Amino acid sequence: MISLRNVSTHFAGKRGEDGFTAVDDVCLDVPAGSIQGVIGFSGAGKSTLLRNINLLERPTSGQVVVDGVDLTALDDEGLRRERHQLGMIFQHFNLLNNRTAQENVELSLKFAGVPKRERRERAAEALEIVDLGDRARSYPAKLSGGQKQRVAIARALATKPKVLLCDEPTSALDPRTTGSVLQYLADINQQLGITTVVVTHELDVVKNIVDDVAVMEAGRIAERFAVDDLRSGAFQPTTEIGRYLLDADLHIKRVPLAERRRHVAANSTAAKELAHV
Ligand SMILES: Nc1ncnc2c1ncn2[C@@H]1O[C@H](COP(=O)(O)OP(=O)(O)OP(=O)(O)O)[C@@H](O)[C@H]1O
Repeated sequence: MISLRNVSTHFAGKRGEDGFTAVDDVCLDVPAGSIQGVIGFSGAGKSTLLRNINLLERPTSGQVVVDGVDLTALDDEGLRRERHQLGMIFQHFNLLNNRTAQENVELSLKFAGVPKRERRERAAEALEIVDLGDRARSYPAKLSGGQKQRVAIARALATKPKVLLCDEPTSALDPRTTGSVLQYLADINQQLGITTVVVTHELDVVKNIVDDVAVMEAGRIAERFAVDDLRSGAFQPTTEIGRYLLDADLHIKRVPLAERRRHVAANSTAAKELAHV
């Protein structure tokens, strides 16, 4: 579904200073319907890599192919259209404070070119998915952190994306709220089959919802493994953060990807209605 081919991102230095290579020749394939985690210490290049996927940060070189479309080869108009297939949520929610929850979601539909008459209903549907139908008229200041992130998830889902990109989605939330937001992300992945990439430095996020992990170090992917292989002992991490993950208590049960795909296929009518997949 997502294929990064030799992606590099170099930031030029200011007047005489050396530049910086934040992402260095990364190849990564993310299977359809899976949840890919990207972990690593601060400054490893995780956020830049995530922003490379929707070209919010255009790579200096390499290709980004999503669902068979090479985004790096598109012109501005083509990219604008394809971007609606890629929803994104951020650590600090990025909601407009002078708009209600409903209006925040409707705005993304407007940018996606959805006709005005459809926007209200689709925004309401998206808010229902995250159980915030009753807070549609609330302004962000009246919502908790978890509710704000759920509005942001609704905003990302409203355009019926194939991919959901999550940049530290729970870092600004307390542990209980983190659990609830992760549950929504896991449910949405399971119900709608949306391919998800989560950048995080929280091992709880990895333990709870991720299928595969890519560990980044200095702009490169230092190692990759399936969380199940880590659990079963079939994979022994060599990176510091990978070993740290191993020591953490992995006890949460996950429905295997193949079973989730069968579930999505069996519920394809509902899934099509919600995600147009
Ligand atoms: N626009 C930019 N211009 C110059 N350097 C940048 C830019 N964006 C990121 N960097 C640098 O690239 C490196 C990787 O940044 P990035 O935000 O991708 O790392 P990260 O792994 O997500 O870190 P964190 O966990 O702290 O968010 C950092 O050293 C950062 O300072």
